[in-house]
Amino acid sequence: MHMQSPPVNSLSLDFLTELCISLEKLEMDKGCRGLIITSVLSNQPKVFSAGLDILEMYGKSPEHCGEFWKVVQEMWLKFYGSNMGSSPAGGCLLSLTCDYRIMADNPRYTIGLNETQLGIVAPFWFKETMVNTVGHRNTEVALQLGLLYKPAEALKIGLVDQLVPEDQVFTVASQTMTKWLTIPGNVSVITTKSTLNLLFSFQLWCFNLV
Ligand SMILES: CCCCC/C=C\C/C=C\C=C\CC(=O)SCCNC(=O)CCNC(=O)[C@H](O)C(C)(C)COP(=O)(O)OP(=O)(O)OC[C@H]1O[C@@H](n2cnc3c(N)ncnc32)[C@H](O)[C@@H]1OP(=O)(O)O
Repeated sequence: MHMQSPPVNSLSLDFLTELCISLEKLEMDKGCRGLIITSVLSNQPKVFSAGLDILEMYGKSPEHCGEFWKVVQEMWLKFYGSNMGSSPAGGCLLSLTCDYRIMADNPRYTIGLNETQLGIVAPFWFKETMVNTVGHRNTEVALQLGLLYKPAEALKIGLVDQLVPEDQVFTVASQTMTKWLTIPGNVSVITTKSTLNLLFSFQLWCFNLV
């Protein structure tokens, strides 16, 4: 899936709605077993996603805000696999929801949950998704300081799984996907994934988020 919503793939209500509809269609397609999501913006350096569209969170009606927040949560529940450039805040969440993250090795790109730098708080389920990926201590430091990591730093703490030269991102993503798809049977993979997320799913249920 190629994201192309200039200038920076910010996650607006319209963009997220379209994304969720596309994901739902893929989920229902029995022939689809994996998804690589990437940005095809023409800007250089490339942005994966600038995160939530800031304009959606300012001066809007409570109904609009409710609708927006609901679709943010839907997006978070659905993702699979990704490759990317810059991914601040919601862009980082988008990639954290994936099973494997491949980042272009360009020090001009950054990834992280930088909410505190913006004077806002990363919701608890952003935080939990980060803890599940990089552990509690790394999350504590990252979230309190609102850190945006360069590729080498992100790899070091496990925020991304692999760095590759910029022109090879999609090729490596395709090779990685091929490897993941050699695991036989959707059921065992889905069940394993659900088991890994069991505690988190329970927490979300307690907070009435699913
Ligand atoms: C509705 C109820 C909500 C309740 C919410 C409650 C709690 C939620 C709490 C927190 C949740 C936070 C999650 C988020 O995702 S907040 C968004 C955080 N995003 C950022 O901090 C990214 C900011 N952007 C950047 O760092 C750079 O733009 C970027 C590195 C992505 C790209 O840099 P580049 O130099 O290429 O481009 P720019 O010139 O900076 O930008 C071009 C253009 O795009 C506009 N823009 C950038 N980011 C956003 C954005 N997130 N939303 C909307 N628009 C964005 C930027 O303003 C420029 O526009 P223009 O000036 O050309 O018109």
